[in-house]
Amino acid sequence: MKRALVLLLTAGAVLAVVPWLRLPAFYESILYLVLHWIALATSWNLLSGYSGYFSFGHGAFFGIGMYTTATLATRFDVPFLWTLPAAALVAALFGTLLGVVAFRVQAVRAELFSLLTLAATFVVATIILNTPIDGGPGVSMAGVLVPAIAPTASGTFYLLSLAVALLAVVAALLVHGSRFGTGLFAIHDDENVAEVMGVPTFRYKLGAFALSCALAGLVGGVHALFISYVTTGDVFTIALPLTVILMAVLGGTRHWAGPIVGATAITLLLYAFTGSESAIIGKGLTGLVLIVVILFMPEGLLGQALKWWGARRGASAVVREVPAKSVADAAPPAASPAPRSGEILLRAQGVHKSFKGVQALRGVDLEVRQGEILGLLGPNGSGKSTFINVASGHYAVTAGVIEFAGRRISGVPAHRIAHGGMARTYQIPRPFAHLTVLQNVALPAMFGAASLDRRAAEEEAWEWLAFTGLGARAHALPAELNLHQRKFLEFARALAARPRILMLDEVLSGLTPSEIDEAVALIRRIRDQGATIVFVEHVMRAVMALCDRVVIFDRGEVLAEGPPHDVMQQPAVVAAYLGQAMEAGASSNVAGLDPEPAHA
Ligand SMILES: Nc1ncnc2c1ncn2[C@@H]1O[C@H](COP(=O)(O)OP(=O)(O)OP(=O)(O)O)[C@@H](O)[C@H]1O
Repeated sequence: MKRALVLLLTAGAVLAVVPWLRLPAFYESILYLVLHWIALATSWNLLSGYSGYFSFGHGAFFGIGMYTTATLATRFDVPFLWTLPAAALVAALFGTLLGVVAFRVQAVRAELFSLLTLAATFVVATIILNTPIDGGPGVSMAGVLVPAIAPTASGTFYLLSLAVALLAVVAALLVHGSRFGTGLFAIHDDENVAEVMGVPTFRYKLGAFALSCALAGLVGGVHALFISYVTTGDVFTIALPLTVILMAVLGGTRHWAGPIVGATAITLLLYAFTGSESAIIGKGLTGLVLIVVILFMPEGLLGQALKWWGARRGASAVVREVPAKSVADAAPPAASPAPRSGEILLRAQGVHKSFKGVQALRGVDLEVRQGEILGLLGPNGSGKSTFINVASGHYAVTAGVIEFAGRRISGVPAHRIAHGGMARTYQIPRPFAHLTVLQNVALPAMFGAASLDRRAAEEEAWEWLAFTGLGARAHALPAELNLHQRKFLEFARALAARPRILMLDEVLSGLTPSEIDEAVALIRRIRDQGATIVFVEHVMRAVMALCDRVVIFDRGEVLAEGPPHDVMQQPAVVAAYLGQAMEAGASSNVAGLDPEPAHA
């Protein structure tokens, strides 16, 4: 990242001499436009490309910047340059207000967010048009003095555009390489999992939105004086966000430099065909390029180039060999002083959870003691996964209280529960699809209880990859793993958070007998390192081999609890399982009540 930053600043310094080369104003204007679109596309990408929240409201923030500058410069005689920070600030404030509303509502994601931001554009346009801000005819800036920071006015606009583009690209680069950026990319792939792994999703989305809007407002402020006559009809159009989106998508949204590539290509292509007839050819050609890229290079030009480069390097990508000893010694350190063995670490009292009429949990009382492996058993649909979901904060409880390490966690956002030392796996693995295996494991090390910086988190991730036997797959994407490896990736991610309590949700389902033995051995090793484990499982031989205690769920209630062998003999428990087997008409595996010990 440091190299890219130096490169960018050097390029900026070199480009800053252009106004003194005395080029015809025409060229400065073209360069102005290229930089203008680079800044706009990059600012859009900061939220939408990184986090996946596609905004169609970029015209609104750009327009707010334009009108802020136009109003301050023409009505209040504020010097033009002083209006620019105000343009950024007002746009950021508006974006923050919109974000507070949009991001608080869980349902406002994907296309709903796009529609909301588009609607906001029209609301802003209507307000501006029907108030003295514009009043109808538009605002003329003809009388506003262009600051003399270059020998000519066109040179001044070029320099301003260069400064704003540089600011946007440097911001995009810094965010890309930061903890903040990692969190945004995780939100892009699976927001709920990111939150459960400790990413403060609301704060991150709001921060990215505010930054994106501030930069768009700044671009708008400069552009107001460049076009010198501001009207709502020209500013608040759907064309602006569409152009910006196409530029970012063409270049590649997952890389900070993608919008530079896309904006430069499209602006120059359109400019190459500026004559009346050739303009149509230019637009047609641009459309064609976009269609080809979207169809054959969904990751954009830069994304595709990097993929190709990565594939060439793939064979030589470094796979770290972590010595077995260091792995064996890598006990998950507690986030805070652990309670003594046997003390209650997690307590649920009267927990209810309902989903639109379905009562998944009905007054569950349950305790998990420090250092034990507690099995949660029960027929399908009895509420085991729901219990993990409410304990980890994935869902809010409908009623009741859950305490973790003496603190109430029901009602607390999931990322704060993760910071407190809880980690979980998902029954169906939910890796971050666009992050490598290594990045997937490093993420909880950064955002979980350990809260490590990026470099230390990667070190930690290598250890857990070695621990789970995934070291050789570190640079693969999750889609390249088989089910067994994806399950172990879930393990590695949960362990990298250095949890005090680990919730394993059917980690053995779908594995072959030998893979199950391997997993059982792994869980034993985890427990031997002092972790407390809640283990939801149907594979009874693994339950019998591993669990100190079991709790049986039936229809959302706790039916029985105690040592596995005693509990599994209880008539009510047998009846609950038999009932389900008979309902399902199944003759085989009466819910796996065969307590044959695992081989491991
Ligand atoms: N998000 C949801 N929306 C609606 N209903 C849900 C949701 N999650 C769970 N349920 C319902 O809650 C009940 C309990 O489901 P849960 O997944 O907790 O059971 P389970 O014991 O884990 O089952 P299995 O062993 O099959 O995974 C079921 O009736 C299920 O359909």
